[in-house]
Amino acid sequence: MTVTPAPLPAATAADADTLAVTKGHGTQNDFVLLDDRDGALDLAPVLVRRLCDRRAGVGGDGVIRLVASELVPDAPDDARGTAWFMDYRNGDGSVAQMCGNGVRVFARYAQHLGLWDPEDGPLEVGTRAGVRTVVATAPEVGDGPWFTVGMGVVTLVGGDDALASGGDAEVHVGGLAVTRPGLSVDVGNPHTVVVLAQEGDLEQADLTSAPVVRPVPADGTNVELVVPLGEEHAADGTAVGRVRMRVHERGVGETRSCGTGAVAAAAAVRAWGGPQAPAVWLVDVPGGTVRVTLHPDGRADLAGPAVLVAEARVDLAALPA
Ligand SMILES: N[C@@H](CCC[C@H](N)C(=O)O)C(=O)O
Repeated sequence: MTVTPAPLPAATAADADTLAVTKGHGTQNDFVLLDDRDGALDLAPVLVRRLCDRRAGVGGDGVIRLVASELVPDAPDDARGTAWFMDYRNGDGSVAQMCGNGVRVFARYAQHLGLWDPEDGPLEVGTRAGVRTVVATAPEVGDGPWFTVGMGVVTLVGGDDALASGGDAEVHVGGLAVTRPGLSVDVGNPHTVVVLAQEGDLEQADLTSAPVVRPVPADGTNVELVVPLGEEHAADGTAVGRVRMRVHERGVGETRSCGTGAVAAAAAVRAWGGPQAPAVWLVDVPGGTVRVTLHPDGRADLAGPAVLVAEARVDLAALPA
């Protein structure tokens, strides 16, 4: 898609009858993007659900509203210092703290709107999980352009005890005979990572309904099913681990990718693997591949593509009831 400023100024993004939207995705985790830089839009859960409806709406895993950070009452203090805020909503209308694929697509959208030029330096994005920093980066696999996001600190919620006992949760996944241990990982939003023994288990898992996690997480969780595929070596000799992943997202269902989930998966597999495990991981998801780098201080970077595919005006009266 060509980079031209959107034809509609923010003040006219929504009028009484229509709403200007842009559709984008990161490794096929897809979003409806709204330019609401002046905070004029009432983004009620019902509007999110209608926009995300794949039959009668625009279709998407979630909605991303670009808004001035100073206009977001529940923005964390550090995020208030940024110009632009990613207000992320899951397809069921619920609010989520963070979206790793979404923040790359947000950056691509800000670039498209003329609000950010990668040549001028990183984009600081306000999110409910704090500030995330995005830079344009060289495409590695599949469709470009690529962006790298500083995802902040990743935390194994149960610490070393959880690791020593193989996990801090029990997870029952439809289609698989036995309950598996899961590891709770905080990437600004909640994740439970489950390692499966073989790729066949990944195919067999039924994610048409949410895996059952015990103890039940108070705020719900995203569940990642992963199969480690071994290690490769980059041209410079760096060890690169590889995993395959499927994900069931809180507030959505199975999606074709989850950026925060990929970070959680890499952090969990590395922790299970011990000190010799690689710091860099390629995570293969149904929608493509992303790269995760785990830093010694606990921070992680996520790199992957972000693509804008369409702009449209939605007739609000025609959306499903
Ligand atoms: N797909 C996103 C995560 C979106 C939010 C998630 N469903 C939640 O409720 O925490 C990603 O790429 O990280």
